[in-house]
Amino acid sequence: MSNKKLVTIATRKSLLALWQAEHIKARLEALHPDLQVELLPMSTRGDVILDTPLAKIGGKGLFVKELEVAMLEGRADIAVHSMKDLPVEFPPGLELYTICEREDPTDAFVSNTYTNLDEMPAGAVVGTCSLRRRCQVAARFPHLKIHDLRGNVQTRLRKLDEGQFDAIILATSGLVRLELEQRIRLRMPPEQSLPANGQGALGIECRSDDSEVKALLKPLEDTDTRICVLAERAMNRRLEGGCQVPIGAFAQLHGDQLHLRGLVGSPDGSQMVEGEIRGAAADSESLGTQLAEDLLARGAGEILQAVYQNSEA
Ligand SMILES: NCc1[nH]cc(CCC(=O)O)c1CC(=O)O
Repeated sequence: MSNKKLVTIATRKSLLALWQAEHIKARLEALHPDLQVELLPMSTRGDVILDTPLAKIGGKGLFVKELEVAMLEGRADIAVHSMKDLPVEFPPGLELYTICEREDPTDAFVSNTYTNLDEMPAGAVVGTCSLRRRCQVAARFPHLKIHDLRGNVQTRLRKLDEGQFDAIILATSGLVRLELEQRIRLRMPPEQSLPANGQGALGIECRSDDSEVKALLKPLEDTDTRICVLAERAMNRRLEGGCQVPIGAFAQLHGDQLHLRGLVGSPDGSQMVEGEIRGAAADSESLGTQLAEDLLARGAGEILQAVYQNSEA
């Protein structure tokens, strides 16, 4: 009989989600020898609806609701999330307690033919399901075609290999975690593809009143990542952006100075508002809000309004 303390992680069943949950399980068990961590794999609505562009099924919390119910009902204690998929608000009783060290935040260019978007000829087809990636490719490479690409990382790579696309764009971090790094032709610089808020970072959600679990999670916290991700999320929140929006937000720390870049665009690339701000890391959230206000003053609100109206149709 073992009387180890048990912590249960609610997780989606995709390979990436399972990898992320296993990763946190391994880190927690290494930190706390008396702890046993189990996974509770679950399906979410976002995993079930596979054939509709995500923007059309109204993405807020699409991949997290079932996990949150499991925590509230006590069937699980924590959930491990990709920060970029997380809604801004949490249900009463739950909170985002830990933000872990960020993996490479860039987007990855993946192709069996080309090494870079610059090389692709007119009419070549790029696959992505993200409005943010679509808008940036369309604005910077107007001669390329962009087609929707959904599914988990393995499905997307299979569709590329079957020849449905000449290139696809995925998060670098997801490919690295799944040991698919060799598929990456280029880690795209932020000037070419500004990442989504939170991209590459994992967050851990738990019950607000669970001080025992919080004590176990505490050593997983990464302060620098938190500062950057909070700036990015504050920008998104001020823009009232959900998780499926043509918004890029990317912060970097240089000592105690934060550099935050932001972008809002129309999915067809015809309009794009870009901006940046620098300031003290201690003011990260306020820098995010200020940059959002700068973008709004330059037309970002009208662009987003048009996107939301289209996705309700
Ligand atoms: N939108 C899906 C999603 N959510 C999180 C990741 C992995 C990257 C991360 O940890 O931010 C991905 C895959 C992708 O965008 O290619």
